[in-house]
Amino acid sequence: CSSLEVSEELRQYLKTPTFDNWQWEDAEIMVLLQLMYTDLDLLSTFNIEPEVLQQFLFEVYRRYNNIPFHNFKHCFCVTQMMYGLIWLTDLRSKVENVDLLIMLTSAVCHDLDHAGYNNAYQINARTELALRYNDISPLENHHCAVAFEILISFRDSMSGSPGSTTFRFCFICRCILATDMTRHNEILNKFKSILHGFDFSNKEHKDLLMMVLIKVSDISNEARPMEVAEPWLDCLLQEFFNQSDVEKLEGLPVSPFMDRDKVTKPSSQIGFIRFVLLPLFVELANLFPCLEVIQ
Ligand SMILES: Nc1nc2c(ncn2[C@@H]2O[C@@H]3COP(=O)(O)O[C@H]3[C@H]2O)c(=O)[nH]1
Ligand SMILES: [Zn+2]
Repeated sequence: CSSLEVSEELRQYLKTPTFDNWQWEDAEIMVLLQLMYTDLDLLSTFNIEPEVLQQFLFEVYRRYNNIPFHNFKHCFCVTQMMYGLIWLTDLRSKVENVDLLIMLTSAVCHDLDHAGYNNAYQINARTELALRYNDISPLENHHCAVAFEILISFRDSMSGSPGSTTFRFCFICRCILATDMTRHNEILNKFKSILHGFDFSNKEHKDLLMMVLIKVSDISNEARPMEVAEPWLDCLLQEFFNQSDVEKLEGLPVSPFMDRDKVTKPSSQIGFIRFVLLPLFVELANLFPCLEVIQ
């Protein structure tokens, strides 16, 4: 593994939403992910050996593809934002440890084996994934399936956690499925409707909050410092343009937001931030007023 020296300063920095992913190699990122599980006391609580966690994360690492955006570094950023939000909102005092384990593991697994083409492409091109899942969130269903494959192979070595029956496997799936952006308004509206009178001991409320937290983390690049966010936009556009080029070649419908002839950086960000990111972040900040700072 990596010889990354974990100072107290790094431990604290890792808990902040200003963390810069671009400074670290993948081997170091692996250590940082382990640190998140350790510092949330998940290893001790669920009797997970550090080596087992390391192997699990390595399997995850292997199943992310080398593509511009939906790669292992994106997996890390989403997980790190989730981790940061857990600390910022003091979620440890509000939910059970198993919920934290689910949240972190869902984030780690949420884009497994993404090939760089979105659901619209899968459906229009009638890919194997679209056929397998009847056009219903083909990608997210696939990320779940791969996550299960990995988790099941660790069932015996993680007797107190991910593979076991005590671990609510299914909820990882619900969190990952919640990242399909076609369900954005549905989830946001449900969350809004329970905000007044939100109760952490109400399972329905807590589950919805967990889904909102993974969604927020998934689209949070623009909430990061400019020098962190900018390169991510280039990665995203590279993946978008690659898809639209292929769609043009194959005579498939092209989404305007992916078309290199129509998209500019400002135009793509202004609409996304105003109509997608902010409305979601604002509702989360309604529940946790301390979050105003990252808006
Ligand atoms: N335009 C824009 N879209 C984003 C940004 N971050 C995330 N997204 C979109 O939000 C989506 C979240 O789910 P996906 O990973 O499928 O694909 C992502 C992108 O389409 C961003 O910074 N700008
Ligand atoms: Zn993602």
